[in-house]
Amino acid sequence: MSNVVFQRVALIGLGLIASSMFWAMKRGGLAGEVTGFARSEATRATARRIGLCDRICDSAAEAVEDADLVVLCVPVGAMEQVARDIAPSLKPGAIVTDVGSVKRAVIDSVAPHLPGNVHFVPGHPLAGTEHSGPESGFAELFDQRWCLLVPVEGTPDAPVAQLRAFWEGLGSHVDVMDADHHDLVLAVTSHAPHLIAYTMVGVADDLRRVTDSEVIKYSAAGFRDFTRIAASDPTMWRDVFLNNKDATLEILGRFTEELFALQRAIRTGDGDHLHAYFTRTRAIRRGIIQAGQDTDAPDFGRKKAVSG
Ligand SMILES: NC(=O)C1=CN([C@@H]2O[C@H](COP(=O)(O)OP(=O)(O)OC[C@H]3O[C@@H](n4cnc5c(N)ncnc54)[C@H](O)[C@@H]3O)[C@@H](O)[C@H]2O)C=CC1
Ligand SMILES: O=C(O)C(=O)Cc1ccc(O)cc1
Repeated sequence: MSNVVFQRVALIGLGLIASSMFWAMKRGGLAGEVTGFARSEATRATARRIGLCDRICDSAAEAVEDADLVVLCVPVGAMEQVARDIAPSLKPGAIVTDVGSVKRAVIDSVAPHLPGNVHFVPGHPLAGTEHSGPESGFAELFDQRWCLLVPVEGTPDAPVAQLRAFWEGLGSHVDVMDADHHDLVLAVTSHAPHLIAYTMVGVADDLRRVTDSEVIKYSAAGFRDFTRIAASDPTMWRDVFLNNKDATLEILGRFTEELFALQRAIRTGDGDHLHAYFTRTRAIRRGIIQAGQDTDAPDFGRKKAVSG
């Protein structure tokens, strides 16, 4: 029995996410033919060398011709230009989606350029690494991870269901969410944490002259995680913050208030405040693991297999 969900898929932007999608599509037999385009000649050459995509095209317009599914896999700030470039070449009835980390700004910048006879179903796989580029992808990236679909108003059910089946074929769990809610949730769970990691690594770097290499030499797991996250692609993360400004600022405002309260507790020796706070946060972590929502937890896969 064939697993093909889309006959022709076009990937625009050939980095971590697009390359992982390609290898996962191959693994699952989800697409007939996959075309690809990246802006730089060097990236296209690398893609051809490593066998990424069945055909690498020299323009985005050529890559999307006749495609049933078009996936925009570029930084959030580049989505609008790509939408302009591909709009005249889209096949009527095609589904256009994206994988951007922010949803409202992508919808507002992409949707106006697309013709009325295609379906725009924005998406966001909650899976990634600190690596980027066409050689960083791997087929298992999306396994047991969530992918959020954020259909625009008036989208019929069928294209959303087809895209859901596609992401499930790539290994993900799928949920549908409203764009503004998505952006707030991601500001809490991903965007603000990334900014905090960037800041902490920056602070450690400022201290370097005082401590020489001690920061690196003695870095414990917490700080090592910060350095991993802070090694993420600067263009991608610049675009995330510029395009999820309101939600990120809202969360950072709350974060700063709580940080000041903890700072005050340390200064005044208020151990009760610190203990109560850390007890509350420990319960949150334990709740995540008990609910089986920590996809790094070893028992998550088993639970899924049991529940089908
Ligand atoms: N890296 C991660 O962990 C995750 C990233 N995302 C989102 O996925 C998207 C892609 O991210 P990655 O694959 O990590 O990035 P990446 O940096 O690995 O790849 C991006 C690709 O887009 C190309 N590109 C940039 N501007 C372009 C343009 N104007 N036209 C055509 N190609 C262009 C780059 O040359 C590169 O090939 C971003 O929107 C990001 O927010 C979503 C989930 C996780
Ligand atoms: O590498 C990590 O820790 C990540 O958090 C990956 C990631 C980055 C951006 C996203 O929009 C989704 C996932």
